[in-house]
Amino acid sequence: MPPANQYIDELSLEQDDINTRPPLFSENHLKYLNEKLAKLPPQKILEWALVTLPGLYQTTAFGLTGLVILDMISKISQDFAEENETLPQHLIPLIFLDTLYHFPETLQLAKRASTKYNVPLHIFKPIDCETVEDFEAQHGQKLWETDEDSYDYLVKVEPSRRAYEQFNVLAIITGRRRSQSGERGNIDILEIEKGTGLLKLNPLAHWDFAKVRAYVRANEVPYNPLLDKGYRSVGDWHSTKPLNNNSSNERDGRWEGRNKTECGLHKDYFKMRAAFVASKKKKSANVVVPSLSALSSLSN
Ligand SMILES: Nc1ncnc2c1ncn2[C@@H]1O[C@H](COP(=O)(O)OS(=O)(=O)O)[C@@H](OP(=O)(O)O)[C@H]1O
Repeated sequence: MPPANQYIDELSLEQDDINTRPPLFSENHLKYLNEKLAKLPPQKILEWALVTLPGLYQTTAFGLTGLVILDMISKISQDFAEENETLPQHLIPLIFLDTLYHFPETLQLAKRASTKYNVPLHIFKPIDCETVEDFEAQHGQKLWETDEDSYDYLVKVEPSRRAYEQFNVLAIITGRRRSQSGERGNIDILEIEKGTGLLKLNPLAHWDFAKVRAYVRANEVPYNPLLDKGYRSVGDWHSTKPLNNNSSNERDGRWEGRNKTECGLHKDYFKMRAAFVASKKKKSANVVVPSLSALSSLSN
């Protein structure tokens, strides 16, 4: 693996690093599928996905919705094992993007949940970074404040694409729901990502927070202890707050006071990459290269 900056330069500035594929379903076929899927409970949607979609992974930040999905898949996997009198094996592996800025509670939950459900957990960090110190040495401090687009690209977008390439992921399950509103207000159960052809399955798209929480309680699903402290949607510690009394939406605690509702993972990949590339070019243009005469005066 080349050094991080070289890797990012090569991937992002020079090459088209993403395998783009023609969409697996035509627009009309997708519409038909979504109409059919909308009539099914999430467990049946997941069973359909398991028999239909190749290269299927669950991407999760261990939010409440993702945990419900994890529990449902675990129960499907157990039923399958019982029918075949074999040892249960969780059928869909997890991908978790460790931004390096998660709350410790989230990292502990990732361990706790993947152990409880005995599910393979693939963790991806920003390229060539094991720790926050590595990341800040390469990209500076508080990048989320100084260059939000580059931050989103480096901690979420690039690692996700690296994961999809490594495992030949063709379809992902996400925990997005319509009731989270904003850009999610109208999401379908099955989506095809523009340009890349990646399939995104949102099995709980039609559930609201109360329904998700009721499932968690009824099925004793492990969850983030921050929820009991007033948090609802949990992302990076630097841009997540508990809800206050005026909150009308469960995601109000994310990026408080800023005109931002998404971390970039579910935005147009090519636009995200273009923004990152533009910012990188701008930064390198701003680097003052000492003139030859200045250098020679230094050596005198
Ligand atoms: N870090 C990380 N790793 C893997 N997958 C992730 C990550 N962040 C977001 N997601 C996926 O996006 C779903 C919605 O997450 P959020 O509501 O937290 O929003 S955001 O994506 O951070 O903007 C989220 O749903 P959950 O499974 O409920 O966490 C995931 O499917």
